[in-house]
Amino acid sequence: MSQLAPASSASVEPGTYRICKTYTFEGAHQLGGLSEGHKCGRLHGHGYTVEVMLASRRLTGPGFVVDFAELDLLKRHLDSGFDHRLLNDVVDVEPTSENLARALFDWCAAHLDLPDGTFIEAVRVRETATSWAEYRQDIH
Ligand SMILES: Nc1nc2c(c(=O)[nH]1)N=C([C@H](O)[C@H](O)COP(=O)(O)OP(=O)(O)OP(=O)(O)O)CN2
Ligand SMILES: [Zn+2]
Repeated sequence: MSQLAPASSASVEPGTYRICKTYTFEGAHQLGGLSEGHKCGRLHGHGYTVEVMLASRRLTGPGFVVDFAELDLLKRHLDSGFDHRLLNDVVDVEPTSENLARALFDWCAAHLDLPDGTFIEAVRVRETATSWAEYRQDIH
């Protein structure tokens, strides 16, 4: 028998809206703490993709979690602080995807002006077409 919720709207629990905006930048890094000869210990670059994911149980304005344009602050931050830079000089931790995701999540939490009830669900950083890391706030 199907375990799906019944289609009747009267019995459906309220859901969550989620949005995602993607930005890109080019950056270089050199990772420490790796075994001798590890390729990522050498100075190299990536075309990074940053995805910021937001969620809310209600909508504002015409039906937005938040206007995507409100997230342009993050684009400006990436363009001015990360693009075409040596990321070892940009963050005070090893510039792994995980650490970049955490640093950008914290920056978003401190700087983005979000409507009440809207929260940053996660920031995901892609270094390559086949790998990503994200920092996701645990909601209890
Ligand atoms: N957990 C993590 N592992 C690795 C990270 C990271 O940030 N988090 N970073 C690197 C290097 O930056 C490396 O440049 C990227 O790794 P990798 O996916 O191995 O790169 P490739 O494109 O060469 O991988 P393919 O094997 O060709 O898919 C390493 N690890
Ligand atoms: Zn790398």
